[in-house]
Amino acid sequence: MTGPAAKGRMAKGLEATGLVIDVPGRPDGRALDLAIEPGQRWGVLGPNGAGKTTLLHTLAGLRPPRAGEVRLDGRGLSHWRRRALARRLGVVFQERHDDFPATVRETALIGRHPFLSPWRQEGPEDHARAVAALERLELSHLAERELATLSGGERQRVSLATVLTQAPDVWLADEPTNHLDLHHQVAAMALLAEQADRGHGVMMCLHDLNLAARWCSHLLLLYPDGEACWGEAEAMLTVEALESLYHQKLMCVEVDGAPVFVPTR
Ligand SMILES: Nc1ncnc2c1ncn2[C@@H]1O[C@H](COP(=O)(O)OP(=O)(O)OP(=O)(O)O)[C@@H](O)[C@H]1O
Repeated sequence: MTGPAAKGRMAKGLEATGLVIDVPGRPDGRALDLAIEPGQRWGVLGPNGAGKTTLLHTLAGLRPPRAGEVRLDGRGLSHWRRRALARRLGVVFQERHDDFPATVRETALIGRHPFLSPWRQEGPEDHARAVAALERLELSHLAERELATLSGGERQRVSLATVLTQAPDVWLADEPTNHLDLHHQVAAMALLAEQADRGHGVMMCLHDLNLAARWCSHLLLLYPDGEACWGEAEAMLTVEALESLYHQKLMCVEVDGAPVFVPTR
């Protein structure tokens, strides 16, 4: 059930080799050997506290691993300059309440900061990218609103719009559908799928098995004790594996060619 990173050819995308994430007080468990290749849509599934956010932050170079290495295009993250990395990796954070006072438009423009030199202001192209991203996330009408006045779902869409404005090669999205209504959940997943179709790598932490089943090409199952398994989504989506992951009985039916998992009592 494993899908080790492809070896023996030019590395592309984001690759974890022998990676053990540093969850305080937890045994190492199983080291991760996987690659988020261009065009792939990875989902990370696991119960609360399993380490999904820790993994995403480790893959983004925001926290050090306990062991192993993360490489982008074959080069270890520690050998990248922070700014160069920020141009290539985009992180949709789970929830942030540490915002500076800023409008929605100004926040989206933050996505361009890794591309600007300290003495250069955003130019017409940066503004055009932000405008297009806000439009894509159906936020144009809120462009001049203060971020602090937005609803949870609106803020989540601003986070996605900011990374879309950045246009990174690899998207690391922590619960990208958090707070979103059904229409916007589907729109967010369609956006991430579109990014993958354009040759970007995508990894997203999800709590919704059915979104994972419908939209992910690959899945990583993270267990609270540090154990893990990963591979193509179809192979990972078995009732047995998911029941043992969540300690929850499940029923599976097929709708429109995709499995749908329903919790039972
Ligand atoms: N600074 C810290 N000190 C102690 N424990 C920590 C620290 N940071 C994270 N943890 C613990 O590490 C574990 C993994 O946290 P993480 O946020 O990665 O889980 P998660 O799988 O994303 O959970 P959720 O589904 O609830 O978002 C949790 O048990 C958390 O309490």
